Amino acid sequence: MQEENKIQNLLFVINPIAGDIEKEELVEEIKAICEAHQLNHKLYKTTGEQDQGKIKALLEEERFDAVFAVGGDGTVSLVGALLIGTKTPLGIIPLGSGNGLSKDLNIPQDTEEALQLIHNHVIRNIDTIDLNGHPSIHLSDLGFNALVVQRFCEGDRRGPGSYAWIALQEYLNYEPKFYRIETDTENFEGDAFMVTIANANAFGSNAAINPNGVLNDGRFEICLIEPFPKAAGLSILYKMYTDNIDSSIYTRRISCRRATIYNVDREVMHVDGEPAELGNEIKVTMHPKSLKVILPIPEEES
Ligand SMILES: Nc1ncnc2c1ncn2[C@@H]1O[C@H](COP(=O)(O)OP(=O)(O)OP(=O)(O)O)[C@@H](O)[C@H]1O
Repeated sequence: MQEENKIQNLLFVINPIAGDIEKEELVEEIKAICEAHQLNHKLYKTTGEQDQGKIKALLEEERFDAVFAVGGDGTVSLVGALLIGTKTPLGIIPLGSGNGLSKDLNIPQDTEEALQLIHNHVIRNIDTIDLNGHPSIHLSDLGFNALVVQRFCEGDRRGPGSYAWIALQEYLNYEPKFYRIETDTENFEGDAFMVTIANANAFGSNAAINPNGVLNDGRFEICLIEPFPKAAGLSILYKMYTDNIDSSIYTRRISCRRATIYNVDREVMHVDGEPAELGNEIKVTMHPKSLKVILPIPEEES
């Protein structure tokens, strides 16, 4: 590990249900790695009930040099929200259904490789976004995908198969909703199938809604999918999966530093994969380089 990034006292926040993956063995591996590298560590297992308050209390009780989120995007966002604006970096061991932010950060998806980040890493600053006081690190949206996320969270099955099945069922009857969007660069008014507020690039499914987004450029993108004939759905999806969404005539992107989204039809939304109710006027602001993250050492530096 590079000396300036030395971390000694770690907290691991482990979501036991994320991705429907058994984590007992992993807990043993974390303990073994920490022992081998003489790192102090604490484990906190989430319960799904008041986790944020309990983790906040742990962070106030003791100084941790880094906090690792072990789970999916929901767990990452839970931990990340508490670390924004602090000196404590966020580490990610991706073990959810989608793991979107970890993919955008080039964090290894292989658990053994990701575990090496505990003792071998660099620390970098990334931007975060604020939506009416709710922090967002990755992608938030209103419209079709938010509806699918809501149904997924209401259901008792996790994993990508379950998400895809719900999406297929909802797609057939989904009607675009009306939005008014004002930003510091351009405005939009009209119907949209979905409106994504993107700090990063791709959903956990690898569908790249914002392929050129940069996580530390001080800007975010509002990505719109405008109404399209049902038959065009597959082609839009294909373009998303091939990093080619801009070639679709049904998409539009606004790059900006602040925005207000008027959610006229009060459509559902999610913030970083967790359903959220933010009212019908959503103020979006950018917090440049406000979160420290633990990343693999780039090849040229290793
Ligand atoms: N012990 C628990 N029992 C039940 N639910 C839990 C528990 N701990 C956390 N949760 C719930 O898990 C959800 C977050 O899961 P997470 O996003 O980490 O994994 P995932 O949904 O499988 O993956 P991804 O978000 O990457 O698709 C939150 O809704 C949280 O309330």
